[in-house]
Amino acid sequence: MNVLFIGMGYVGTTMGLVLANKGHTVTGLDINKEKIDTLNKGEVYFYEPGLQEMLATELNKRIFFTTNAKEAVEENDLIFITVGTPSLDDGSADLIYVKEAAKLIRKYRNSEKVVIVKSTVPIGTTEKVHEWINQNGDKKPLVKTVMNPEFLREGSALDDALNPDRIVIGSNDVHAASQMNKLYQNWSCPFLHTTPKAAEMIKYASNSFLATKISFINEIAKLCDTIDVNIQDVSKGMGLDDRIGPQFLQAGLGYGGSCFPKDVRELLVTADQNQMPLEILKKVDEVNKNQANYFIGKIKKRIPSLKKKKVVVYGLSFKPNTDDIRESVSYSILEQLIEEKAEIVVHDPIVKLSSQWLNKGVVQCDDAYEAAKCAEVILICTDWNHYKNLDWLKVRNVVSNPVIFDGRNTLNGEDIKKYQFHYEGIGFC
Ligand SMILES: NC(=O)c1ccc[n+]([C@@H]2O[C@H](COP(=O)([O-])OP(=O)(O)OC[C@H]3O[C@@H](n4cnc5c(N)ncnc54)[C@H](O)[C@@H]3O)[C@@H](O)[C@H]2O)c1
Ligand SMILES: O=c1ccn([C@@H]2O[C@H](COP(=O)(O)OP(=O)(O)O[C@H]3O[C@H](CO)[C@@H](O)[C@H](O)[C@H]3O)[C@@H](O)[C@H]2O)c(=O)[nH]1
Repeated sequence: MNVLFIGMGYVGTTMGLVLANKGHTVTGLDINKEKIDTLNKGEVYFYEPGLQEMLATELNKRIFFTTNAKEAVEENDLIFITVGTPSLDDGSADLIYVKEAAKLIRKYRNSEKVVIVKSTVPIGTTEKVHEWINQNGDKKPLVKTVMNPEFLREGSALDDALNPDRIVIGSNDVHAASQMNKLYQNWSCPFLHTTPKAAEMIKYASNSFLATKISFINEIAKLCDTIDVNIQDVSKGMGLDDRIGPQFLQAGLGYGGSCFPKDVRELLVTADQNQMPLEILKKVDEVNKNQANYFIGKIKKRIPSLKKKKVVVYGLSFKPNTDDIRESVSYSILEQLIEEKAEIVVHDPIVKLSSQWLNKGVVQCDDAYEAAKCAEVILICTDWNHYKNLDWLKVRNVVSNPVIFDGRNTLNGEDIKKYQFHYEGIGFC
């Protein structure tokens, strides 16, 4: 089938490549010419394992990138909208990019098309997209709309897209739904057919539930800290219950990224607008926001003043195996360390600090051992395997003060203590 993706970000690029890999002919459209030029050179402009290799096999065979909206819309019958839906100041999702994408389709549509909203959008938006495109009385063919939420995670996007737990198709139109079945015929996971509104809600409720698991375990971890119980044993013991499951019970600095924080906020706004406030979810958000403060508080219990102390921060991305720093907790920690007047050195296997942070006196080192030289405290903020695999004896030999605060419970505390480090995670010492 001929498929267009409007928005070549993390989702558009990944899903575009995956559909091309499954034999469809895919066009990737973006307003950002630099991104399109880079993709056309065969380079994925963000870091996501496996995508670069897949692009090398599909480029100019089954996937094409362009900034020409007219041609792209005219030549494709299935059109995915994969633009961003970031938070506005009041927490609601900004639909400006979705509206712009709808405008392009309205302007250039020349045949009956199926428009698939894959961006995470507030409940009721897909119906609005239908109206925005079809409303103008220009006698052009009507489009059908479908809501098809995306559940991939950054860092494992390709694997998630190829092997999803489920495919949700929200449509009130039989023809559109059957086109979606055809598009995804090579996938063997469960398919759920439902209404567009339910599909939108499934996405928000899923992310909010996972965020709830994280804030819940973080609260239990804080209690464990005070009563000397190891949270990792607790998570393991809980996760062995099939009804609970082991995933998303890793205590730490809380959730960041481009999805959980903004999607929790949007659902809270929708709930308030409908006079049905979600009390648990409010607390989930609040607990998450406080997690960085809790971590700094733990450090300050041991080192009351960080002024002029060399603090090494390991990890900038919001999670491992991605270069995405949107709402990364590492940056909240950096802000607090700057306020404390610490001398900050950071390391990340992939992410480069922007000049904004360098101008504030934060130093970046490309080598984790070099960064650790003369450190008075090391903070692990992202659980990259790189840090698990460091030679910690070598690190021990270069630091001034052997103290590690592990904000992601990345290391094995018992092993680390053998090297005479003072080591604290979140929810165990
Ligand atoms: N990132 C994820 O892991 C993930 C997973 C599931 C769902 N989602 C959801 O998918 C959506 C996209 O997320 P993302 O992280 O890929 O976003 P992103 O910010 O990485 O990419 C969005 C792209 O859309 C482009 N764009 C904006 N307006 C455009 C227009 N009018 N025409 C063409 N291109 C346009 C931008 O230039 C950008 O390249 C969001 O709603 C997000 O919540 C994201
Ligand atoms: O046990 C855990 C699991 C995750 N996290 C943190 O939670 C955040 C989000 O992690 P993850 O969910 O793995 O990454 P995302 O790429 O943000 O993926 C989420 O958001 C996407 C966008 O909506 C959805 O598609 C995915 O299903 C959903 O998992 C990160 O900061 C993690 O460090 C924890 O603190 N503890």
